[in-house]
Amino acid sequence: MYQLSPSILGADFYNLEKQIMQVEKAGCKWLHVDVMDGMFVPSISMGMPVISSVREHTSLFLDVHLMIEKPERYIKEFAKSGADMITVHTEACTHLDRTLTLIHECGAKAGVALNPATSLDTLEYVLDKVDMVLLMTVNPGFGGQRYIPSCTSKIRRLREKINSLGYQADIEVDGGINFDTINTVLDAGANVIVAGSAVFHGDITDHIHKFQEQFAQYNRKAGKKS
Ligand SMILES: O=C(CO)[C@@H](O)[C@H](O)COP(=O)(O)O
Ligand SMILES: [Fe+2]
Repeated sequence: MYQLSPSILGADFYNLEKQIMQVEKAGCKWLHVDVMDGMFVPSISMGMPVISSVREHTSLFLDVHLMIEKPERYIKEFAKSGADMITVHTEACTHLDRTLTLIHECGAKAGVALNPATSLDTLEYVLDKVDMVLLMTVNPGFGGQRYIPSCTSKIRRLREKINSLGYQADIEVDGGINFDTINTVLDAGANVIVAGSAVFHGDITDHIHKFQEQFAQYNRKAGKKS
């Protein structure tokens, strides 16, 4: 099942309400929220207050990407604020297994994110307990960067691994996904697509519909109904 997860980091924060409503109306089910602490990544973005405000007004699945050091300190608060999926970076967690368990205990789905230079081997002992793996396809910290081509083989290898083990984990890709790179990541096996600039810069509805058309094509190819 393909999902588009529009990243509000690319949105116009002055018009956030209007833009989230457009995302919902265009048929999206997910919304990606980038949390940055100025330590794990150079930039600072948003946190719990934004998530709770958005939660009050939307039923979109809130896909929260924590780019923060020692995320275990804040899991309960993010779950309480309304996150549906909480994704932590393996590079930021000393006790990754414990953090994933904590996310599940808080009632959220658990994701693990990997920077472009981080090996898939770091997933070896947690893959059975993650709902999603987020493969960064740019170095995290900013929207509007270019897709790093070496990530394509990484997506493919992860898809093969998940399939061969019979796991159900989603593969989300994040960074530089637009209409030039979407086919590459879908071909490689990603099924959750984050897009910030490619959704929010320009005509939001039109951009979302274009992504959905791509998903429909891939569903047709796979002989499934979109
Ligand atoms: O996590 C991040 C950046 O660190 C992303 O979610 C960006 O928000 C994606 O933006 P685009 O590359 O699609 O503009
Ligand atoms: Fe993100």
